[in-house]
Amino acid sequence: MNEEKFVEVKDLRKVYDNGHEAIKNVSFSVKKGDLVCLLGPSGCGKTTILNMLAGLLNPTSGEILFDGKNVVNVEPKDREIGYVFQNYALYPHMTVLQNVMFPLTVGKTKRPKEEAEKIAKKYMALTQITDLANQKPGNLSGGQQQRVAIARALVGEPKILLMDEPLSNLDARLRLKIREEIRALVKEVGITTLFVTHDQEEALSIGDKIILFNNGVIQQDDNGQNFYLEPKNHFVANFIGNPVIDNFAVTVEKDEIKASDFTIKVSDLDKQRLRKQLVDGSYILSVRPENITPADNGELAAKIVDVELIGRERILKFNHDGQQARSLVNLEVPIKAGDKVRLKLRLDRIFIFTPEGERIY
Ligand SMILES: Nc1ncnc2c1ncn2[C@@H]1O[C@H](COP(=O)(O)OP(=O)(O)OP(=O)(O)O)[C@@H](O)[C@H]1O
Repeated sequence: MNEEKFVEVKDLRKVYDNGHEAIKNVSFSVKKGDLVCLLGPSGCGKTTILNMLAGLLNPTSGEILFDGKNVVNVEPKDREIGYVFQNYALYPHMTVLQNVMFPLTVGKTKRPKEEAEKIAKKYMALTQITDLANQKPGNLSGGQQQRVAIARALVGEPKILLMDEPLSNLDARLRLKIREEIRALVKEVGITTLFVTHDQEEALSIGDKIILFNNGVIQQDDNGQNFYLEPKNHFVANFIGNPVIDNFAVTVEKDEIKASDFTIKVSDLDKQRLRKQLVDGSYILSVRPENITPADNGELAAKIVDVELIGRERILKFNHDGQQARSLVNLEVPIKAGDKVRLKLRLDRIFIFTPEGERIY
């Protein structure tokens, strides 16, 4: 068994019938037992990938290997996967127990009735829906329906669990609760899971690793911390983080990095973080709002136009080059709208990108 590459996708491509290339030569792998999030904005190709893994869609070219075996020509029902759809796709006329048992009453995973019921009950207990056994899906809340869908996906004891935006129909608080439950559950069962989401916070909170897509191309394949601290390019830096990263147009000339109203020195940068030589020219300087904070010796003079409270922290908003930028401070900092402040950038935490988005620093 290949534990490191339990799921492996090689040079996968999908061109739809209308000529649209939704997935462009994508390669990645997933370790056995990991929960991996496929993340990206709407239309980036997440569902297309998941459907190719499930066998619901044929790739134009490339390979999909499950445990070392190419499954491209294997029927969906024989791929040993469980699939949880965004809309749950429960059978409305069946009870919860019948829904969960269903995969054990047909096809390859068919079991004698008593055994099927026993296995179904085990997964219903794990997903905490034992008490709902005789209810019909129509009488259940979104969160309860989601649990039924998950139990049904697991009951055939598949090797791989695929989940397509499983939390998108739930309200904010329930999303937080159920995402934690899903992580705990898949870890307990030990199943390798691919979880599609467009929500970066969700991905950061539950993924052992994240694969971020844009326009059918992988932007970064990494653990959450690296996404946040070491984004590979400008798209990643902008996509990850809440509040969003601040961006400043700058020009580098000799030792100076000049924005419209502040200047920093190239010689003050941490040399170790320079990925390439910073030649003279135009760049984007990006900094996360927690790394641009009030300080008497700050290089940037700003007038705070608005203050937003987000729980333990406050976002100080100011204008720069006609765009809004943000400084994240803790609740006790007594700055209010209208105040003039100096802000300091943490130079070992800024990023510098070329206009095309390539990371230089
Ligand atoms: N059957 C199809 N024919 C042509 N183009 C399609 C088809 N299905 C999807 N697409 C296009 O392929 C791209 C990727 O779609 P996909 O559904 O995989 O994106 P996604 O990342 O899952 O988006 P969302 O989060 O909105 O579901 C999109 O531009 C979409 O419009």
